[in-house]
Amino acid sequence: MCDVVGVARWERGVYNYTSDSPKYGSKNKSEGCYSSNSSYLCLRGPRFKCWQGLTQVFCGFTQLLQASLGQCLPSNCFAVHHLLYDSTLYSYPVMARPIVFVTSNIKKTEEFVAIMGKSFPHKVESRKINIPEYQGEIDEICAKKCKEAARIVKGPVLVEDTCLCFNALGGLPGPYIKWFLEKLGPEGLYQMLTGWEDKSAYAICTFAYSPGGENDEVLFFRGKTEGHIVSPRGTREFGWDPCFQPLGYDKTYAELPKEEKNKISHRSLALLQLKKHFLTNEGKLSS
Ligand SMILES: O=c1[nH]c(=O)c2ncn([C@@H]3O[C@H](COP(=O)(O)OP(=O)(O)OP(=O)(O)O)[C@@H](O)[C@H]3O)c2[nH]1
Ligand SMILES: [Mg+2]
Repeated sequence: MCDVVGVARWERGVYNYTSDSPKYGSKNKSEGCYSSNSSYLCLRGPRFKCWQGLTQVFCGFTQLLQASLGQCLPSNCFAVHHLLYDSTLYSYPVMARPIVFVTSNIKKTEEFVAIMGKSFPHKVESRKINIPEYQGEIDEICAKKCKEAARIVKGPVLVEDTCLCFNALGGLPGPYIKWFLEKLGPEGLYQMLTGWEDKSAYAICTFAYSPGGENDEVLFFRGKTEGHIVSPRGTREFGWDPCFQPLGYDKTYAELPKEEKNKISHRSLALLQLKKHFLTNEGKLSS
């Protein structure tokens, strides 16, 4: 198909490309970067002399990219190359790898899908993996969870950790709510506050994102909903929903229609931040 034979090495976004083409030889050495959370690939290389040569070089290069990234390159790639051919910095639109939402909790995935709809600018896949329940402060827990997920997935990941905090108990159970819920159920959670006048509580949801590299920075997106712990009412579909009544409502999360919960919940507020971040940073090149 073309006479360019090259080697592309992809290592978490950095590549080196050398052409062995007899026609273009070592002049075609180039280097660049591909950011897994960006939709652009950036190539810095020599100026190419003619349209024909350019097409051939990029033809081979595109094949290599396709092999490295899967079938992610859009079919209009060549058109963009041609438009930018006389610059030494080339930008290619490439579709980023899907972000994998790692959770063991199907209800979280359902709410994620219902809240995000199709408005998120990246493809997200969900994968059911049980990550250990770490101890510590929320960010510490989320960072560990996210890094572990990235290690397993070897690519961009999202994880989520939810806390339910009782003001009377200095914020406990907090990140340990899973175990309290498992042992006591929503009734027991309510009974924990017997003897305390203050029944106020808040739910915190933190999404943590990593582009996938071991040393990549983990980003946090947080949502908080204030409310009260009440005697359980409503469906028993999701955890502590029956005993959490959001502020300003006379219904518990479990009594509210799903669309209503998804408008005001800790999860929807965190996802709003996440969406804002990705919409703002969409298209920016990162090294
Ligand atoms: O009534 C609820 N309404 C919610 O909106 C909600 N979000 C989370 N949870 C529960 O709170 C604990 C968090 O622990 P958690 O963040 O470690 O989750 P998890 O272990 O279930 O999943 P994951 O860690 O694999 O993602 C777990 O018991 C979850 O079932 C909720 N319960
Ligand atoms: Mg968990």
